[in-house]
Amino acid sequence: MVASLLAVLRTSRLCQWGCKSRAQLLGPLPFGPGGWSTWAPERTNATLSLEPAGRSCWDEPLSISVRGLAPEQPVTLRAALRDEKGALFRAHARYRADPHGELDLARAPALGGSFAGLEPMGLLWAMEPDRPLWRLIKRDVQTPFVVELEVLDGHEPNGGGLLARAVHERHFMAPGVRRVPVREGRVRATLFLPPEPGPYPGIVDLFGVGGGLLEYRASLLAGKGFAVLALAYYKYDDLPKSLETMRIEYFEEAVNYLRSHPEVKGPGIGILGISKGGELGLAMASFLKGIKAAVFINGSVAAVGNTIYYKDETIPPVSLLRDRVKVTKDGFLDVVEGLQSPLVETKSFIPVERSDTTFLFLVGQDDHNWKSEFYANEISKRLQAHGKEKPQIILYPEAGHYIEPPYFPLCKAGMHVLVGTNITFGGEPKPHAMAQVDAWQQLQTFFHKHL
Ligand SMILES: CCCCCCCCCCCCCCCC(=O)SCCNC(=O)CCNC(=O)[C@H](O)C(C)(C)COP(=O)(O)OP(=O)(O)OC[C@H]1O[C@@H](n2cnc3c(N)ncnc32)[C@H](O)[C@@H]1OP(=O)(O)O
Repeated sequence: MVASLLAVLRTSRLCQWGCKSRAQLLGPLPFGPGGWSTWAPERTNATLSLEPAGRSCWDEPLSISVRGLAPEQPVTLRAALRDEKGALFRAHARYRADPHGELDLARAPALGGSFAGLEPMGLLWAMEPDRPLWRLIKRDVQTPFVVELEVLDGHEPNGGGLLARAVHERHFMAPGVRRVPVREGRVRATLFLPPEPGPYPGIVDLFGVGGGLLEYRASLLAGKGFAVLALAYYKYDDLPKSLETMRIEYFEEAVNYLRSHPEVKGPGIGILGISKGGELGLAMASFLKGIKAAVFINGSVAAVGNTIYYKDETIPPVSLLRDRVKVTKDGFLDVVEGLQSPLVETKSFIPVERSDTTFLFLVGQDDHNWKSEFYANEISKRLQAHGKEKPQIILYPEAGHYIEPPYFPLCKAGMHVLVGTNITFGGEPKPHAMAQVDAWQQLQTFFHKHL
């Protein structure tokens, strides 16, 4: 491990900030008392410590501190990581050491930079990509994101001398979590199981438009005591290339697979879905048996973009209202008014009243993809009108569409495959980051309670 890390450290790619070369700037790589991840150049006594040291899971908070600075010394901290497509994500913030020459990000407010104020994890959630409109996505959950942190003298983000540096691995599989690729009947998925033999509460995890098989949320959740099936449903392997034929029978097969798995606690399972995954998850909870609890993050109550089929029933998509699409001051499309209401086109309303599932809706109130808050309220009304349990709705002010696990930077705008151009997804970085931390905790508490 140390040898391979040394090899990585010696490559010029490691200096994500465009330093000339590691050797020129810093000489040979010493190893500080904190282990391989912490060291400082000889000309200062500053050390940068991270707790846990060396590695942690992506959703864990980190404690970041610097020692050995001059009293009240102004410094800049910066963090960088590269995604698997080579995009560079970076953040920086200005700080001042305390009278003892120490700096603890849990106690010291940032004085400006990518964020301001007391934000112990700001160096991660405030990262911005070097490619416009690029979203931080983890594709291979078996490897970590490698985060570099640096302490620079003074308040110039690129000017001050390097005082200390650390490299930290942020993992997506807690030690011992098991990853099982699934090809059962038509089901294409990956099952993540906690370290010890189960049974565990089971959850089907669904992402949205874009397709493929994203595993990072499922793998993180398996570290919290759940058996989680990351389920692909289009644009993956031999699955349909487009969303046109979304048949709930496919999802039923996945539910049956999970329910009959020996390490899954019965009788009912959970569904977690974001965006289009929330819409399809709602249809699953409405048509299928055995779904005890569901959490939808900014989902829809209507079929959108494609017809949903189950046996001899069809739910047609709501109409697109092209003339209601606006353009933001940054030149992105704002499509939030661009869908007809399912209260007008009632055939598009997913029949939630048939469901006996217990629901939690997590809603970003600044979602510009579609009207998540309105949809959650309409589902609540419909359920109650039919004597069903009132769902829990948690509203997050100034949070946008993509509420991810904690510390993923906000993706405010980007290409929307259904719309065919760049749209705004909404959200402000700090409240969105706070929402992600809370939502992650809330959904775990909910699933542990109901499954
Ligand atoms: C005028 C009309 C009016 C309409 C009027 C109203 C309409 C109103 C509609 C509302 C409709 C809401 C409908 C549901 C709303 C959701 O569902 S929102 C979406 C939620 N999204 C998710 O949950 C993630 C889903 N999955 C994904 O996005 C894909 O799996 C991934 C992650 C991009 C990977 O897919 P992949 O096939 O491995 O990707 P890859 O081949 O590498 O790249 C595919 C494309 O994605 C891009 N891409 C890849 N990685 C990234 C990245 N990290 N960052 C950015 N782009 C990336 C690539 O550049 C590539 O683009 P092209 O070169 O094709 O242009």
